[in-house]
Amino acid sequence: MANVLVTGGAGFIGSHLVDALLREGHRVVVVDNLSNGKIENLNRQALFYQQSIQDEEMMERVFMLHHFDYVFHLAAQASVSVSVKEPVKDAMSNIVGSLVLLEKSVKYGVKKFIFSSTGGAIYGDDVPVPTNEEVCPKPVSPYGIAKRSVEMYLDFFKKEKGLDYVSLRYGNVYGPRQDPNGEAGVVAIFTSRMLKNEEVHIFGDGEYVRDYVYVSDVVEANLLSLKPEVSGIFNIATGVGTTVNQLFKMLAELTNYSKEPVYAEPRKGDLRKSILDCSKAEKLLGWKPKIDLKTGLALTLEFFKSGG
Ligand SMILES: O=c1ccn([C@@H]2O[C@H](COP(=O)(O)OP(=O)(O)O[C@H]3O[C@H](CO)[C@H](O)[C@H](O)[C@H]3O)[C@@H](O)[C@H]2O)c(=O)[nH]1
Repeated sequence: MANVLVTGGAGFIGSHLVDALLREGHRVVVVDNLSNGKIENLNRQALFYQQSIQDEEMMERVFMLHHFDYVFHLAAQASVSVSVKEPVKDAMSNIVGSLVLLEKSVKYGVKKFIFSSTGGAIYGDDVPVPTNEEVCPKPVSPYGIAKRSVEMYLDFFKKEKGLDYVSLRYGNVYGPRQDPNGEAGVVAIFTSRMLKNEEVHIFGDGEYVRDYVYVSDVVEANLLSLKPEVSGIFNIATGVGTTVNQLFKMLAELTNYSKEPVYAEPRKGDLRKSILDCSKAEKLLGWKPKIDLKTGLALTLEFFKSGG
């Protein structure tokens, strides 16, 4: 049993991770400012601080009080498009906030820092697909730049201060509790719109390819990162590409949606193709995705049907 901090523990991925850590018997503290996270997502067995990770004084107190063995850092400004519109806001949360946590983790002897990074926004276009971790990142959005920056700080803190880390570069994560409001998270958006029989918009020609990974598989990768021998950067996705048109069709079948999609202007900055090579995670983490897209979409649909 370990003392664990989960930042962003009321969010989509974070709240599932908190549930899993509690099931495994860990003592879990959550820090979340509820900017994206929802109190309904939060497991009541976790100790909760509603505060920003940028608040150094408060974070100092939390670290001093709880003697964390591990930090899972998921709190973030999570929208790529917001990062383009408001790069300062993005950097304050995603770079400065992360740095505060890194400093406190060193000061209070955290054994390992597990960071939620991005595979979708870090490599850029014009890279070989499936893309492996050796490919030099060329992020094209402030969001991707910030995530890559934190990975570089992680390297620095490891070399200079001895803080061990794992950075998990996720594909397009989907599943229950993903928020359909806003621009990101196509599975949540399509599912909730189809259930209400509303119009569904496809940006561009619908041939944009993504690597969709189910949230419980992402949680599993986080849990496996606790193994002492595991360290470094790992892609976490499926290696399978799916177009938006294919996704539309699968979800329309599952929800009995009969409207045609409405094709709209391509979204600025959208990558054409993102598929991640996850063989490193398989070899060194002992991780493999268990839920294929069809099963994952059905599970997600159940959640949205039961009130979302
Ligand atoms: O209503 C919509 C919403 C999305 N899309 C398309 O669906 C695909 C996926 O879009 P998302 O917004 O779901 O996700 P992104 O691929 O833009 O992924 C980015 O946003 C994600 C948030 O869910 C993660 O942060 C990820 O790391 C980051 O690369 C894109 O081709 C997009 O154009 C539509 O056609 N219609």
